[in-house]
Amino acid sequence: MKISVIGVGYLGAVHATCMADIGHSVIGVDTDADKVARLNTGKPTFYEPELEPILKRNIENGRLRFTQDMTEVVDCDLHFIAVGTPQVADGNAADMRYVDAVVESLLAVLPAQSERSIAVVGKSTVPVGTAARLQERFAGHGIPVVWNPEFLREGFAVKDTLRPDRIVYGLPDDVEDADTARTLLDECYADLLAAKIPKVETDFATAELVKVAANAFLATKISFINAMSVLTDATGGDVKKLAEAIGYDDRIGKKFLRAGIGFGGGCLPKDIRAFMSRADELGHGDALAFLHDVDDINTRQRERAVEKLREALGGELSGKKIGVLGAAFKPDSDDIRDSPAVDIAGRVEHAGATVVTYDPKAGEVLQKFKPERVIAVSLEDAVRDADAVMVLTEWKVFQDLDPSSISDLVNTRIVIDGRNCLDPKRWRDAGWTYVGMGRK
Ligand SMILES: NC(=O)c1ccc[n+]([C@@H]2O[C@H](COP(=O)([O-])OP(=O)(O)OC[C@H]3O[C@@H](n4cnc5c(N)ncnc54)[C@H](O)[C@@H]3O)[C@@H](O)[C@H]2O)c1
Ligand SMILES: O=c1ccn([C@@H]2O[C@H](COP(=O)(O)OP(=O)(O)O[C@H]3O[C@H](CO)[C@@H](O)[C@H](O)[C@H]3O)[C@@H](O)[C@H]2O)c(=O)[nH]1
Repeated sequence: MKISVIGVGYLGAVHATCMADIGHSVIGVDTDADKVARLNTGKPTFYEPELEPILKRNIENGRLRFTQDMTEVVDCDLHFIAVGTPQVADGNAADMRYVDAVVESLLAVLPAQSERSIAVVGKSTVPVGTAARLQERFAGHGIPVVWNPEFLREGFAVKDTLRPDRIVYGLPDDVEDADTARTLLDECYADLLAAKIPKVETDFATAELVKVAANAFLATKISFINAMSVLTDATGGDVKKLAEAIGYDDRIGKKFLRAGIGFGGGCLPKDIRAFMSRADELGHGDALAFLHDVDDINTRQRERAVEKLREALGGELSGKKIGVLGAAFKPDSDDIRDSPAVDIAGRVEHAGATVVTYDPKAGEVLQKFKPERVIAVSLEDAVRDADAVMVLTEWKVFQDLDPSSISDLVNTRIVIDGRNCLDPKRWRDAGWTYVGMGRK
């Protein structure tokens, strides 16, 4: 079938590419001319494992194309909305201006009364109530809206798109509209449904809430284990062992219990804040009061990492040189949106130290958005003459690093393991002072 994906950033570019790869004819639309031009050459605009060969293959076979021109979507059966919903500059709410702009551009190009069965599919993460609001706008054109939230993780985006844990359809109340939307989406995802991916059909509000509830739960799990790390630090315990032990309980599970400098990225932080803001608007802010703590615990972990560094250096950061390993908010990504690593490096600099950062993939992005930062081209260059090294993104290359290979490069053998990803014994045996987050 023919589909359009409007907004081809981290989510949309992967979705468009994967939909083309399972046989659909896909047109990706974006207002960013550079992005469109680059994607049309088969090159992703960000680092995501597995994406480039699939993108290239589908550009070459003609199933995938990118444009700035909305009129090119008119003959599509499904229109996926995948634009950003960032945090507003002056509060916690989601900025809906991009979604609203897409709605207006679609209304301007789609026929006043569609003769074929088509549907508008919401993929962006939105405040509950958005789908119903959009349905009102499209009702005049006889076009059903369906909400189909996306759960992909960066670093695993292709796999998560083609083999997600579940697919959620938030369907309209009108039975005929719901049938049209379901039939079209089932055809679009036939490949995934044939692979027995569970499908949950529900109403608009539940579908929108599923998305933010999932992210709120994940954020809560991370802040829970980070709160435990404060207690293990205070008592000489080890949060990694604690997480392992509680994780054997199936009801708790081992995943998302990695303590450290906390969550960042373009999703969890802004999504929990937008969720709190929407609950406030609905007069139920109290129900989500705990998310304020989740957010605060998360931010405090960043400051705790700086405090640990200060303490390891005898109480003074001013005049020190710190080698920072990592800038991306997580490994296998070059995304630095709300990255704890970038934030901590900034706090350390603010305290008077000189910071040199190395990241295997995010150096270029960091240079673009933080031109004032000093970025090394190699790990060795970042740690040369350092008074301490901070590991702030758990790239495999950092985890595998033999500490002896850099022992003679640094000024002082101090390592702050912000992601609890190193082997303390290995570093101590090599003569380093090892400091983890809630870890012995
Ligand atoms: N990044 C993820 O891993 C992920 C996963 C699940 C859900 N989401 C959600 O998906 C949405 C998109 O996130 P993202 O990370 O891809 O954002 P992004 O900022 O990387 O991409 C958004 C894209 O939309 C484009 N755009 C803005 N206005 C437009 C318009 N009027 N017409 C066409 N294009 C327009 C921008 O140029 C940009 O390329 C958000 O709601 C986010 O919460 C993201
Ligand atoms: O035990 C853990 C797990 C993760 N993190 C951090 O949490 C952040 C988010 O990680 P992750 O959730 O893996 O990455 P995202 O790509 O942001 O994915 C989240 O946000 C997406 C956008 O909404 C959702 O689609 C995904 O399901 C959801 O996992 C990163 O900074 C991680 O370092 C931890 O600190 N400890």
